Amino acid sequence: MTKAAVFGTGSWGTTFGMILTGTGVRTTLWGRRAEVVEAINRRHENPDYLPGAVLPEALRATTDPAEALDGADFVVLAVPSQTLRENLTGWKPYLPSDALLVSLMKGIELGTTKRMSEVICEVAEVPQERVAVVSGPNLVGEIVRGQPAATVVACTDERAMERLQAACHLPPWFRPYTNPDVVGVELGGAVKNVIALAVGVAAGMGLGDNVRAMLMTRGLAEISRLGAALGADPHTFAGLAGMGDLVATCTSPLSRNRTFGENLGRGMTLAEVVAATKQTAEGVKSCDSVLELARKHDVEMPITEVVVAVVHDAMPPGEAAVLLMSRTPKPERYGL
Ligand SMILES: NC(=O)c1ccc[n+]([C@@H]2O[C@H](COP(=O)([O-])OP(=O)(O)OC[C@H]3O[C@@H](n4cnc5c(N)ncnc54)[C@H](O)[C@@H]3O)[C@@H](O)[C@H]2O)c1
Ligand SMILES: O=P(O)(O)OC[C@H](O)CO
Repeated sequence: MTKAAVFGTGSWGTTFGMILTGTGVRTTLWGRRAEVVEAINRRHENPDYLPGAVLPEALRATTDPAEALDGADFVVLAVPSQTLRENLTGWKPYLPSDALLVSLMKGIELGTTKRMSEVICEVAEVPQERVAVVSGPNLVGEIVRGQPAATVVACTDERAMERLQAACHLPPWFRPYTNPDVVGVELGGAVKNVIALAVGVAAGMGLGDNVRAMLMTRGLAEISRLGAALGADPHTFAGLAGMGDLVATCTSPLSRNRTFGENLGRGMTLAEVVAATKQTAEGVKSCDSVLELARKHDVEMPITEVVVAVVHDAMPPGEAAVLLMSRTPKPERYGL
């Protein structure tokens, strides 16, 4: 029987564990809080992250990483991007030597500007083909209510990619596609969070659909430019992990990143918004590392720049809007 260990009993880790359990994969969640682990094992619920959801009885949880990892074929990582390096360093001694390491995370590491699959390769000391990424329009608030969703599984090892695709294909609920472009799939997921912050700020300011369309379209241009500089396949950004996730995150009130931006746009301070945000909004930290990555590769990302200024340097949203609209006019062509 195929076995999986899922690290993180937050909203996506738990929900992805439900999907794996549904396809017959024997799945153990690792959680750092004993009370969450107990709620999953005894009452089959995770009220802090998935209130009202009934978890399958076969989905087990533990606080012991060695127990979760024992015999695992898939090691699925769903912790905040900025804590992954420290977490994985602690779990490394127990990692099965032939397991596929799977990232569900959508962030870029601060300081190193590394994608999560790069951090995994470095910390676990495994080659790229042992690491897969799952990313797409996957708002947990919908999936956990049983609504259908599609995603993208990316890995440079075709057989491993297809094994993971089969392990999380659960019709009619969850439909994974494959794409060998790990860089593009990962960038699409991380950078759309930054664009969702911008769209949220605009919504909080009371701006309308033209502005939302402008930010999403020019945001996709920023994602594509950065992707091209990093060697991604440009077609990836027209797919689920690119435009698909951008649409879902920028338009849904369920998005934590969009909501975070909306609260800033309404005039709340950063400290107030952080205090009101109970779950991980990856773009808040990753906007800095995305901008640093762009500068390293000489890629222009004006929306990302103003997101960093509004989120971290207290630039008034109105000033950010004027800055963006006053840029030198230019042609709109692919890659510009
Ligand atoms: N929720 C979604 O809709 C969704 C969908 C797709 C991808 N993702 C991505 O999945 C990743 C996880 O997000 P989530 O929504 O599950 O977040 P979450 O906030 O719901 O859960 C985060 C989990 O990480 C744990 N955690 C927090 N700090 C930790 C630390 N220092 N060490 C170890 N564990 C720690 C928390 O206890 C919790 O179990 C993010 O990168 C996110 O962008 C989320
Ligand atoms: O709630 P968000 O903003 O973290 O978005 C969740 C997922 O990434 C959407 O695909």
